[in-house]
Amino acid sequence: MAQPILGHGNLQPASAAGLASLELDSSLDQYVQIRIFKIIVIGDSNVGKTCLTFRFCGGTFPDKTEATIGVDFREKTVEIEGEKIKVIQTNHVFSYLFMFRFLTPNTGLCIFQVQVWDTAGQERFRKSMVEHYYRNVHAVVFVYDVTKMTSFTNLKMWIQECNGHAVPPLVPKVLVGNKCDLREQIQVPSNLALKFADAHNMLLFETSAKDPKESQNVESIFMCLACRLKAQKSLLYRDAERQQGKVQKLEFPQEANSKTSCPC
Ligand SMILES: Nc1nc2c(ncn2[C@@H]2O[C@H](COP(=O)(O)OP(=O)(O)OP(=O)(O)O)[C@@H](O)[C@H]2O)c(=O)[nH]1
Repeated sequence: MAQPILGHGNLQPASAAGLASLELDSSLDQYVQIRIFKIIVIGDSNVGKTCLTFRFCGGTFPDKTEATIGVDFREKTVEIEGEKIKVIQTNHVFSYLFMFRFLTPNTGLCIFQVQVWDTAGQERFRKSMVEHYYRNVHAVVFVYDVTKMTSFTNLKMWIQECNGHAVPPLVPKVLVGNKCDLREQIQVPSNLALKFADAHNMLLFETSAKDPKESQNVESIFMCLACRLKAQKSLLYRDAERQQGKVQKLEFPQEANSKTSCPC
């Protein structure tokens, strides 16, 4: 029932300067390189940001959620075009410390991490954290509740805030209308949301974190972003090769039968 992709997204890569990378200064260096991509999930309180990220990383709908505060950390590995991508969901300020758990020496694998930052929508939690959330962001997921028009009209404010924190315009952004399972209560028509998404150069996903039948669509949101970020990474590696005049050890050949292909 819910439509996974309705709009035409921003397909341009973000600037190289916007990408954070960590290169290990040790014997692991020849085997492992970690590139961290930070995705933030923003929108009004109660629209379902936590549930969406929980559905994606945990594969289920949480029985009980409380207003987001404190540490929230989940992980999942996905495979795109033959490359393993470690997806980490956390809202914790020290999340960078956790990534050292994922080093896999002697594998020759590049671990490509996408962090999903689930911001606390409630004003009193946000104020102190807001600068931190927007810093070094590589992709943004804007969420509204399809049963609550104010959460949709407030998107303008969220976009303004995002722009106000100097998130580069070329950073990929997607729009997610959540709670599509509440069919009788829908207040935000798809065509209105699509118009808005197009006007802001975003893809639109309408989905439900609650309905298990929609889990594929929830997955598509994050896989789509992971794909785009991965494409940026490939571009960067190719640029680096040209500059250095040598083949990068971390360039991966495309596998003929990838387990997961790009959903975009
Ligand atoms: N029916 C329905 N309810 C949902 C869905 N997603 C979330 N909810 C409910 O909406 C409420 C808020 O969900 P959260 O995920 O905590 O919302 P949030 O946006 O993270 O809220 P804050 O942490 O306050 O910013 C909870 O009661 C969820 O059970 C959905 O897809 N369908």
